[in-house]
Amino acid sequence: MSTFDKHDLSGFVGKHVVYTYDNGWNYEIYVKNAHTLDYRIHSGLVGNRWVKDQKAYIVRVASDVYKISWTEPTGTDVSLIVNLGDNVFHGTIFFPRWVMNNPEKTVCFQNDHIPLMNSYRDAGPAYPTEVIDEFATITFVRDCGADNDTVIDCAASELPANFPDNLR
Ligand SMILES: C=Cc1ccc(O)cc1
Repeated sequence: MSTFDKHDLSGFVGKHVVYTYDNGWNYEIYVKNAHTLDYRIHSGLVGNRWVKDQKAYIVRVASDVYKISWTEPTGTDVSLIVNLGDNVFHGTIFFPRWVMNNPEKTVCFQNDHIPLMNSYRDAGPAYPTEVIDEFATITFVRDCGADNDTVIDCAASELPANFPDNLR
């Protein structure tokens, strides 16, 4: 019998989290609702890519710890652990080989290019998968409420230079 309600995502839905992986990659997610996230990539292999309304499995695994998992139109698979109690984040990204070979093909507002991403996925090559397994440090968290389309609504390159300080 658990000491927390694993079906209660109210402490997570609406959270806007900015974090930097130990490899230097800077990312941002917005937990839009119990089964959807938006995200924006600031830097790294696919810096400047951004995505809205990605369907995901979102679960609570401890009082302040959540896990988000999904598979993308590109064939990239992702699983994230967000520990809000300790400001610890861990991400595992499973990149198909074609993304490693040509990351620039995925750098876009993906929602405008879903059939193209699916065609890249289907053309491959998928293998060997590149697994990126990294801790990250959470640098910014705020609550934006559910289903807020203003949280992530442009590419990272279009943000003010002082982001996310402009939100504090
Ligand atoms: C490939 C997408 C992706 C989104 C967020 C994150 O932390 C890692 C990967």
